[in-house]
Order: sequence, then structure tokens, then C-alpha cells
Amino acid sequence: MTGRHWGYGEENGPDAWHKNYPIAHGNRQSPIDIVPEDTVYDASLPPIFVSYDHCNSINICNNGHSVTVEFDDTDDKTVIRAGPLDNAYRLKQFHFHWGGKGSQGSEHTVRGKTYASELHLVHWNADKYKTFGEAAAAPDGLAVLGVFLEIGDEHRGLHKITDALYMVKFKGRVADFKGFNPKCLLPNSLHFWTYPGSLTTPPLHESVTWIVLKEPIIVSEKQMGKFRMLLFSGEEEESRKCMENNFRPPQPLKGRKVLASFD
Ligand SMILES: NS(=O)(=O)/N=C1/NCCS1
Ligand SMILES: [Zn+2]
Repeated sequence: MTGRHWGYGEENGPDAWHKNYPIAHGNRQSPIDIVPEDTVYDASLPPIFVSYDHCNSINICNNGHSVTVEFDDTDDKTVIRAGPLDNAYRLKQFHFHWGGKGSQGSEHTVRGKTYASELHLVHWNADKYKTFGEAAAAPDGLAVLGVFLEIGDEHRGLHKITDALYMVKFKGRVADFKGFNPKCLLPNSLHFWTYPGSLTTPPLHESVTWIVLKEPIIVSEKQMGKFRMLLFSGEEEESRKCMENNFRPPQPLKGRKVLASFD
């Protein structure tokens, strides 16, 4: 990575991450290609329960890799439970991965099909661990809810996000973003696939129970275009690089079983 920080460019992109993060070649890396006919329907899998009712966002941030909305995770007011999880996992932040045009941009794929974007709602096991950082390094520390975004009509819930992106155009920018409840970004069905995986960005910790929803949400090309106006680069940098194609491609399954909550 020629001393530069990891990213999605030619020199510092996903194929180079293993140099600084050897776990990139580990046995439970994410994302993966989900092949529905190879998944195992598990009738004993309870539905996931999303309790976001009293949740409130704090801020929106451009961290140079994605745009992230962060939450107050000092108590259990915003959690997901059940499904494949043995504990309540607290919402810490959500962010997106997207492409440069058309329908590439998601991280997980479904029988090779890519979506225009993928939303990640990142939760941590506060029943067992004291901090997010501690949980992020533990095999049962994190649960990430993945939602595919498909191009079509505009999404009313996404407007609040896309209308705020101008405030965090540059890397390092943070802006107040209170009162946003991400429940409005979930599809009608909570049918999901689940498998043991990893963070899809360095440090690529193998600490994530992935819960990927089968039903995408529909967003407009215009709304996706606003994500692409974000920059990877900071205000002071001369080279302005649009933030796009910030996705890691699917990784080897290495014998893992993908469970389906639906038949
Ligand atoms: N894309 S991801 O959600 O797997 N990666 C993350 N890195 C730090 C918090 S979430
Ligand atoms: Zn992500």
C-alpha cells in the first residue's frame, strides 16, 4: 500500500489490504456471494426484532471511506435481537457502499447480482462487551444488518440523508444530524440470510454475524447521484476524488453455511 492509508484506489484498494491486514485472507471474510439454492432454510430461526423506536441519531460524518450516521449507544434504546443472535446488539452507526453508475456498488451479491448500493446498520453486543472497540475484535461482538438499494422511484426516507450530504462533502467533515430514525430505511419484509463473517473494511475483524435482508429498498438514480458528490479527499487536498465504488468484492466462502430465515 506504498505507506498510504487503505482505500479503494488502484494502489491501496481491496487487493492490497492483506499487506497491512493479513486477516484479509482469513476463513470468515465478508462480503460473500449469496447463492439462494445453496442456503439452508432453518425453521428454528426466529425473526429478527428491530427496536429502533426511541433511537436518535447524533451526527453525520464523512470518514474518507463512506458517509456514516452515528448514534448514542450509551443504553439499550436502539437494539436488534433474536434472529441468529443470542443477545441484544446496540446500534452504533450506519453507512453505505455504492458504485460509480448503474447497478454495481453493493458488497454482498445474490447469485452474482449486484445492487446499486448496500446499507450497513452496525450493532455491537453490549450484553457481553463494555465498548464497541472491544466487541469489534470478538467473534460474537458485532451484528451488521445489510440492506440492498435498487434503482427505481425515489425513497422518501432517504431524502433526509441525501439532503444532508452537502454538509459533509469533504473527508473529515462532521455535522449535526439529530432525530433520524433508520427504521424508515428498512424494506417491508425482514426475511434474511445470515452467516458468520467479518468487517468489509480494514481492520477486517472476523467479528460480524451478518444479517442480510432479501428484499431491497428502492431509491432513485438522483438520490444515488448525491452520494457520488461526496469526496474521498479532504478540503485541503488538491486532487478531488469522487467517493464512489467504495465496496469490497465477494470473498471465498471457505465452507461456511448460509442460513435462510424463509423457505
Ligand atoms: N462495512 S462494515 O460495516 O463491515 N465495516 C465496518 N468497519 C468499522 C465499523 S463497520
Ligand atoms: Zn459497510
